[in-house]
Amino acid sequence: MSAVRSKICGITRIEDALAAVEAGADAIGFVFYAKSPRAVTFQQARAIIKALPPFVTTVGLFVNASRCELGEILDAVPLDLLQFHGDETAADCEGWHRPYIKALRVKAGDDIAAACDAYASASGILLDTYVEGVPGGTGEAFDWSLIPQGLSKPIILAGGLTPDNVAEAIARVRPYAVDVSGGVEASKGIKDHAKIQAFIKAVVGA
Ligand SMILES: O=C(O)c1ccccc1NCC(=O)[C@H](O)[C@H](O)COP(=O)(O)O
Repeated sequence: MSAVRSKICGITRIEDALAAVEAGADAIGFVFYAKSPRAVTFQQARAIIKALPPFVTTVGLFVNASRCELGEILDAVPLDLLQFHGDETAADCEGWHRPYIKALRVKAGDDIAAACDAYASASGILLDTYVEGVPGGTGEAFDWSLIPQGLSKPIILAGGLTPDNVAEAIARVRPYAVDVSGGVEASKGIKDHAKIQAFIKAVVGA
């Protein structure tokens, strides 16, 4: 099995981005959703991305952003990949001249396979925890046994992952990648570098 890739999300500081890269993260995520305590401005994201070495994927996260807002951000910030966390249709996610991943918030009874098929143009599907009224970054894990085998898209597993549970998550789900925010933080939006290192070490060793 190829190495499981990792994304550290909710990055707000240059030092945290560099710590994630140093630890071996493949991607870093920037939250462009004002209600999140991890939200960044254009200027913050630009400064962080400017400080990155090569070969690190930059991911922008959106929740039902308007086309105007999305266009302004994409004009200002060099993002490699888009991640949509709201009610966006496939049509809403397409046409931005960038690959995208669609986040699905999982709860019992969801038809995950059908949802994956509905986003045929996505480069991947991020499976996250459903919490009423919270689009993402819950810090809570969901029941991984709800994930069917043989889904039609590369799966990025998210939701309440930590250095202590990510190896089990990988063993049980066999995702293409894993994604974490709260599980590697000292406080909302402030990453704990030791936790990042421990998380990536656990991913590599899984
Ligand atoms: O992180 C946020 O605050 C956030 C807010 C609104 C939409 C998405 C958000 N995060 C998206 C992510 O990809 C998170 O890494 C993912 O939801 C997992 O978060 P966590 O459970 O804290 O690891």
